[in-house]
Amino acid sequence: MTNYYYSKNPDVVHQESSWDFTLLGQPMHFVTDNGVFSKRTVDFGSRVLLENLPLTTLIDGPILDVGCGYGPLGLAVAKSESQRQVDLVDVNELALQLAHKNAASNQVDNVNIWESDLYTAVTETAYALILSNPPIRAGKQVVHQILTGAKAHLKEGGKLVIVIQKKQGAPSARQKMETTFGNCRVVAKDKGYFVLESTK
Ligand SMILES: C[S@@+](CC[C@H](N)C(=O)[O-])C[C@H]1O[C@@H](n2cnc3c(N)ncnc32)[C@H](O)[C@@H]1O
Repeated sequence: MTNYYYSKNPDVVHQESSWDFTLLGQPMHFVTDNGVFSKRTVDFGSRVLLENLPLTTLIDGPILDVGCGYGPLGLAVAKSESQRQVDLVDVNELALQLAHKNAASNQVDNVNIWESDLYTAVTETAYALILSNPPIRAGKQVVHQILTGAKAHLKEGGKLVIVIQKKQGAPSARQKMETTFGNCRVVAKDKGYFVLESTK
């Protein structure tokens, strides 16, 4: 077993901590632990992604957060879009347990949270939005599979929106999204983080 945040079962000494953070204008409370990504605060890239999601112009349909971690992205979106179904998947079981706890403590009940390696356990093919702060440390191949795999799970007009640092592969991610969808827009750039959006 490894203790990398992207493994199925991180071998860690547990040390839960909890803290508050405002996302999409909503005060939220999170429990995190050793062995999950960005356990001390909401990752800067995740904040930039949330601030640049096309929520006001989004077509009807459910939303998917791929690589949800302890849940900051999917849960913040679900709280804000309370009439939509929001699905959260990750490969890390500890992260999924925390995401369940965080859904309950933030009174978010329009979510489904389950284990999936990439899209292998995702059957929905009509998402309006797929979002991800992808797992750079899992390797470029995994990141690119998140990008290319999204297309089959989006409805026409649906969007894939990701955040990625320039130095961690934004240019090649942009190219991959461009070739997969025939379009890719840089929605925001902030301190080296790029928010990239493709429309099916
Ligand atoms: C950069 S973290 C983002 C976590 C969370 N969304 C956030 O904003 O804090 C990427 C996440 O992808 C997950 N991940 C890694 N490989 C994966 C895979 N093959 N399928 C699904 N999720 C994966 C990791 O466990 C990790 O939680």
